[in-house]
Amino acid sequence: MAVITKRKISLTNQSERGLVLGLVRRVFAENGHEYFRQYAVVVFCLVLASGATAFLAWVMRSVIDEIFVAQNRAVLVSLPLAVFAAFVVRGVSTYWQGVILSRIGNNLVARYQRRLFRHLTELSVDFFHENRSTHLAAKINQNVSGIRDTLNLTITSIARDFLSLVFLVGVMIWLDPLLSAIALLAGPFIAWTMSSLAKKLRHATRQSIDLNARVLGSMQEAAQGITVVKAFTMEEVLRRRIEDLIVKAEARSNRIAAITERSGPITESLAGIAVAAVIAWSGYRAIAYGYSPGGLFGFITALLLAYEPAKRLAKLQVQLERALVNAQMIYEVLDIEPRQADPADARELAAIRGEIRFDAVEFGYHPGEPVLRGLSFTAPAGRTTALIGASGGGKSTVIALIQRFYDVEGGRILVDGEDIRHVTKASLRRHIAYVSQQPYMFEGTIRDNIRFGRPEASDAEVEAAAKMAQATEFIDAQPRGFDTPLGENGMTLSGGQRQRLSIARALVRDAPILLLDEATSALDTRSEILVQQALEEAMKNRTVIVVAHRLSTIVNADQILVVDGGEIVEQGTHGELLDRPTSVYSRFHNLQSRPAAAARALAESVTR
Ligand SMILES: Nc1ncnc2c1ncn2[C@@H]1O[C@H](COP(=O)(O)OP(=O)(O)OP(=O)(O)O)[C@@H](O)[C@H]1O
Repeated sequence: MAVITKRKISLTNQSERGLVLGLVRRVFAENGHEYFRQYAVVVFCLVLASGATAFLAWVMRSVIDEIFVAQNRAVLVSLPLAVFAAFVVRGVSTYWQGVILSRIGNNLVARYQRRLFRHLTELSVDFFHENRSTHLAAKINQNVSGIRDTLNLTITSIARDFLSLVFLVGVMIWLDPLLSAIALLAGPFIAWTMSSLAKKLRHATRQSIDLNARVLGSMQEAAQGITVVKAFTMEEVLRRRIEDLIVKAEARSNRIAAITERSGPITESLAGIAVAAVIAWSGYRAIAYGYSPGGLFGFITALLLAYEPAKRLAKLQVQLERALVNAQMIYEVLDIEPRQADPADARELAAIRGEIRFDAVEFGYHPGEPVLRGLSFTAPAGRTTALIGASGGGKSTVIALIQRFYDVEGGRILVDGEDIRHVTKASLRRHIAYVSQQPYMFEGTIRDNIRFGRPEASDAEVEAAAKMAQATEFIDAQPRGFDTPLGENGMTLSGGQRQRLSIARALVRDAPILLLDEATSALDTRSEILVQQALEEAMKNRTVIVVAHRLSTIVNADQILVVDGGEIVEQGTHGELLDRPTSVYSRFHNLQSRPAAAARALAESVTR
């Protein structure tokens, strides 16, 4: 069955703690070594900055005792200079640490974008049928930034804040071990509270990313389908639907903010208790035993300087949670294994004549719902085989299976006698040109879009293909000819023009097999004739399998297969099938003199 097989993400089977550690380890393991030197410089800068911060706390004791108490003029220049130097060191090292970390972060985003795009293009088509592309893109965008935050937050906080904290606590202990013990009592309580907040955040974060992706995706879809939106006056319906998502997304974001910010009052209160206890105890000591105010001032400076990094470290666990959800969602995509992967011993399909044979092919998209039921036929090399029949009969599925978008469940498909599962997908598809029912135009110029058929094709070859596809006339009429950029999906062109560009794309590929899903939409007579001429040119000397709707294509085909319910119910040439007066095809042929659209409709009804 064409069901996406997802490699179980081992991380999700682990305990909470294992999950978090596993993800962080994986992100670092996959990216850390690339940036080892830069990280080393960052850590060096952070050590300098933290050292300078601790020095400021340490020097305060001398400032008070030497300048204000002892009134020592000798240090009046050296101590302020030392303070100034500490600030400069802190400023410069923080600058470089920030710049290098941003560079690493941006490079990491680019690496994940590249990796994800590569992975997505390797995934099978069913993944894209089951996941809305617009939502997927929005989700990936949010999550890639999340990975960057995971690394940056962890490095900055662990290195800078943790180091600062270690230095400052060192200074505090050196100045007054007993006061330090009182001040540090709040630590374990803060850590425990943050950990329980972080767990609450995980679910809300996942929902928020999903909702935001749906909001962005829906906006993109509305823009893509704007003509349908306007024609059916769907603006209000869509607005209401998006409004609903926006309200939910806003509520989720508010909940996340409430949980994240809850860390503030909790740490503030606990830190407040610690500072109050320190003041009470040291005040009592100063009054009762006459302790020096310099020592206390230095201690309080260190304590207050330690407060900010301690607060950030405490909040880190909560913030990291969001970034970890991002990372997890990215890996959920990266861990999906491409279906129809080439077997290790897959061969390259060399030059072929182009004979295609279906041998008792069985296939279904979903379990228990067969679409093709033992389908067998041979499409001779260099000839045209037309597939006709009722809608939903399985014609497009035949075209998809030849390109190995899905694997057959029973039987086999042979190209020149070679089972297509035994050759690489890339080499198989190199021999195939495909014209889809709805021609897709990519971002770029007309020339770029034709050249997608064969990226190495010269300008002359692109122009020759356009000429054969009867497209030159309208291309020349465009403001910049072949170099005219196309709007969203080529919507600045007519349906017939897009079809001819898509035929030109197939022609420039110059492949021995042409798969053609003829458009069902009616074109005006001139366009119909032009597209027909383009197709005739494209079909010359190739093995063509065409899902045929145009009478002329069907009549001129070397072989006609009438497909219904996943089986071939009639097979033969136009003449042979007409000789059978009771055949479905004979009834269909009687409609030849009628307009093509009517014939198509009837062709479908008679095969039901
Ligand atoms: N990606 C898909 N996932 C699930 N089911 C699908 C998918 N594509 C097609 N089907 C189902 O498979 C059956 C055959 O579809 P197919 O597109 O091959 O028919 P068709 O003969 O080409 O029809 P039409 O002439 O209307 O294009 C239909 O019942 C359709 O609903």
